Amino acid sequence: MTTLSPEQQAIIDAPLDPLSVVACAGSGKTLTAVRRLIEVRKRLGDHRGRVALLSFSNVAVKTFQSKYQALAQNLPAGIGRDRIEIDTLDGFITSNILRPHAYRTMGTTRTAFLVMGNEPFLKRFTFKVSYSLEEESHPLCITKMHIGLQTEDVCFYYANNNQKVALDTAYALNIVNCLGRNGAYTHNLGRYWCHRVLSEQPAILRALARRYPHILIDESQDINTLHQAILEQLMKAGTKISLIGDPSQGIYEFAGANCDFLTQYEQRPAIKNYALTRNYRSVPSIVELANNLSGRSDTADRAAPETLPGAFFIAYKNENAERERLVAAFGAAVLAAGLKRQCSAILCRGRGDLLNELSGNAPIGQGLVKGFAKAAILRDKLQDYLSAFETIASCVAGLLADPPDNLVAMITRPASYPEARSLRREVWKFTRNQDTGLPSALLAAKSRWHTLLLERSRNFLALLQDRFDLETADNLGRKLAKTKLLDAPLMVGGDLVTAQDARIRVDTVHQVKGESLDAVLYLAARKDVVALLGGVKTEEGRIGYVAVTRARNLLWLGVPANSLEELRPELLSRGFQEHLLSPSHP
Ligand SMILES: Nc1ncnc2c1ncn2[C@@H]1O[C@H](COP(=O)(O)OP(=O)(O)OP(=O)(O)O)[C@@H](O)[C@H]1O
Repeated sequence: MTTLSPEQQAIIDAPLDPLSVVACAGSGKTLTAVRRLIEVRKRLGDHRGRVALLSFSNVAVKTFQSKYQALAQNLPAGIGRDRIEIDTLDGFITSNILRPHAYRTMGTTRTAFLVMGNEPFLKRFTFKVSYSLEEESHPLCITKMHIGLQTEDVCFYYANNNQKVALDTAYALNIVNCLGRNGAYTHNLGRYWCHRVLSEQPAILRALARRYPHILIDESQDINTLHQAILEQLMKAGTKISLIGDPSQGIYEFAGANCDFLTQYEQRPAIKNYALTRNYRSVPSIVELANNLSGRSDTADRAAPETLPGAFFIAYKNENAERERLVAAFGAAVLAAGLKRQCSAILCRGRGDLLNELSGNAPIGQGLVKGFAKAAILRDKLQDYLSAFETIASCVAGLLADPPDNLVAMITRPASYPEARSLRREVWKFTRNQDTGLPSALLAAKSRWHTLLLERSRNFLALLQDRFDLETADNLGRKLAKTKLLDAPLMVGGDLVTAQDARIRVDTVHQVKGESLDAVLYLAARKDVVALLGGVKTEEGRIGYVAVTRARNLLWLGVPANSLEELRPELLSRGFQEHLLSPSHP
């Protein structure tokens, strides 16, 4: 069993007050938060209240749940084991506020339902962005509307390529309220409705605070302004909220999460302050580099291993052949250091061409075909049947002429719509069965996969019309065009790849947040390296910091060759070593 550090133990044993825990990368926030959850619930004894541990991604929630299950096995009976909840913050507000109570505030009689963007009725709910007096965007789907808080007032905006354009509040509210009267909300608007429910239905707020006397929030640097407003409402009503996070890893500023809540929380009078400063993940040279970048002085728990560990920069020319050589050299270095390729990753800054090229994932289709392709990959590569099913439900809605507005919710929410059971079963059959439903992701996408998709979608839509009176949309051929499909399969056969020559995973930095990786190659552009060296005060700098701190043993920073002379001195002074890519390397 893991021996807890005094810092970790102090957090677990802290009084039942709201806490602020500012923690460094790799400091064991997961273990500490789960142990604190168990301890708080234990100390509540017979109190009927529930304790919630909330985070931001489904991956984090799964990790917490499995850690909790492992620890809960040894717990004595009768300490409120069933009165804990582990969820995402959005999942928590959806099940406790939106679904049961939002319809009253929205002015509808139906249970609020989430729309994904493919629902045909959303054509009535578009908005336009005015870039200037003369220039206006084409109509955009309401799912693209963002919402935030500015000095206590809601504001609506559109964000694209780091550009944020404010919308007129009255104009946006009119569309949002109309959508609300249909019972519908988008992912972003869900938080707006929660906030309004808690303001306009104070009895619900009081009941919620009684039901959840304690809430712990992990990754608190990702709390956005509307999340914060909802949490402030709960706090005022009596819930004790503890925040755990690392401000240096705040990389969702573009989505309204600016870290202020976490960094300023410790100054509030009722808050008890704690810290985690021991990094259990990375070797000392990587912790030292992370300290240099963030201005922190955390301690490495690990000793340096015997095989060559550490942080290196390597120049590369941004051309196909040269990148391939770099990737091959990285793979060889991973093996030479006795590390696992399956536990390593090549990281890119964003979801651009570079990521597609390196991962072999050429753009896959467009519109609804892209959705079906994504579902095939979810099912066949990741074995994530539930997400594949939900994606298909949304695509199918887009293929119907005039489906009920809440069709996707009817299919995907069995508890709310028991009457839609047989429809749900048919969508499940289409999802599961590679021979009669969604074709296998191993088939050539543009030819065989697409032909079968067309044929089977037609059959499936005929069945929906026949049995459920759901009419097919007109221009099916156009909706299911093969644009942007390649003739390669959507995925490579998993069993063809052995552990030895397994491709190293290629991903974005955002995608690996929260993970520990044996080795990391961060393929940076010049601006990414400059931002990384500039420290964690900017979002771009924090993205670099997250990339660096994922690495357990080996970190390679790929630096564009034409910027090497300029960047070398600072890279060396920050703690990187130079590694030369041998010209003769395969
Ligand atoms: N007391 C401990 N002794 C030894 N190892 C520990 C201890 N606490 C945590 N660890 C290990 O440290 C590693 C990093 O922990 P974890 O993933 O929870 O970090 P984190 O704080 O969430 O980091 P990040 O914010 O960078 O994602 C894990 O492998 C975990 O098992």
